[in-house]
Amino acid sequence: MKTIDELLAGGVTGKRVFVRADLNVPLDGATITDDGRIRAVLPTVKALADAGARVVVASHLGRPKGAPDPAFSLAPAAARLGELLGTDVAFATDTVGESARTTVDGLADGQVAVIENLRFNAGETSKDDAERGAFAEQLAALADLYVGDGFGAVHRKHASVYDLPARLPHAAGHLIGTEVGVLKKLTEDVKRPYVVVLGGAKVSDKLAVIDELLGKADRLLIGGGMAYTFLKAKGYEVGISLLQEDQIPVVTEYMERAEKSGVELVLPVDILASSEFPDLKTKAPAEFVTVDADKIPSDKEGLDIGPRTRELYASKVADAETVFWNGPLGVFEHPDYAGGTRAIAQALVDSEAFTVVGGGDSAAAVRTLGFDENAFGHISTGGGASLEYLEGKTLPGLAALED
Ligand SMILES: Nc1ncnc2c1ncn2[C@@H]1O[C@H](COP(=O)(O)OP(=O)(O)OP(=O)(O)O)[C@@H](O)[C@H]1O
Ligand SMILES: O=C(O)[C@H](O)COP(=O)(O)O
Repeated sequence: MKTIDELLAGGVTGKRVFVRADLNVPLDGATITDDGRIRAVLPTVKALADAGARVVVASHLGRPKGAPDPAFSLAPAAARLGELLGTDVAFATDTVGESARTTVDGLADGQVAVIENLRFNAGETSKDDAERGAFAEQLAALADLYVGDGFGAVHRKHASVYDLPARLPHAAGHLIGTEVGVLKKLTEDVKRPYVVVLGGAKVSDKLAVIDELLGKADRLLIGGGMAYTFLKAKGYEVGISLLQEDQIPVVTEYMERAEKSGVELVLPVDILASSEFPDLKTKAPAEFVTVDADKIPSDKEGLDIGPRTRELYASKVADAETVFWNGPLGVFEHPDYAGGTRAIAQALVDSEAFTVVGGGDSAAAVRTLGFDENAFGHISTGGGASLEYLEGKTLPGLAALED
């Protein structure tokens, strides 16, 4: 894989360089609640701009449906990038249209532009190779060189991640270099006990990862939205909790396999459950009950792990040598449901293990709950991406950067 340093050594002055970043940051309206993913791409953007490149930064944000949707505009991220760089950053209000073309044409050497959310175009995420390819052609017209640095999205076979680098001379950015360097350690010579903590809301994406992790980790602690499919598979009532009903047989098989192979698969023993999802805007106090994990009322949903589970999980982390954690353990954006996530973060900080936190929201949770980033071994910008890397899968966005 060619590195950005090699690309820079070849000279980039006056060249239009397309940087595929992951600026998929958490937003409250138009306010960025955690800018970690923007800060993570700064070394690459700065290096290119300082070398006189005309830098075109592109990313997805959220999951819009292949058409413009103001709620998912990258404008706030572009503004924040400008603040962090300490320079004006131009913003194109479309991705491959008139605004993008004139914005990129207007760049002087060393200037930076951000184009609008790539997922406003159906071609970005299309499963159809021709449709993705056609969109990649349009993106390729905006640049001379490509730098892949959106580590959080390298597991997606999307036009800007996979098809575009095939059309332009390409290299891996600094962030991808750092992320792969650290995660490699977890796949090669991992120190044991190796504990993996899994939570979050992208349940269908992440359940599949457990298949591989059962052969790699010594302990798997399950929380967040992930937990309820397991609890249901055990025959418990989960009320209106997040549930992946079609995955119950799969999860049952995981539990059987874990038992046979001596992997500890640990599930919550108590839950905070409520009849309504909390208001994340006003953060008005929530009404919830704390119940045993097998006694979730049928009209309530689980929104955090309970106090006994927090203690149990902390004890399972205490003697670990390596911990990988992806996915908040509850709806941490609301203070009443942040306790489980805070407890796990604290357990990682207290342990002597090499700790890796992965995922946009997980990393955001750690920072917004007031933890010092330096108290963790590594905070990865990739959630699904880092999990799939640990699975040993070939990731489209990394494969595409190979020479
Ligand atoms: N019990 C729950 N019910 C519903 N949502 C939950 C629950 N527990 C956690 N969540 C939500 O999960 C979301 C984060 O999940 P997600 O899987 O996206 O994690 P992530 O760290 O961002 O990883 P990635 O980078 O792959 O997106 C948070 O917004 C949180 O509120
Ligand atoms: O948040 C993430 O994990 C990345 O930005 C990828 O987003 P996606 O899961 O919507 O593809």
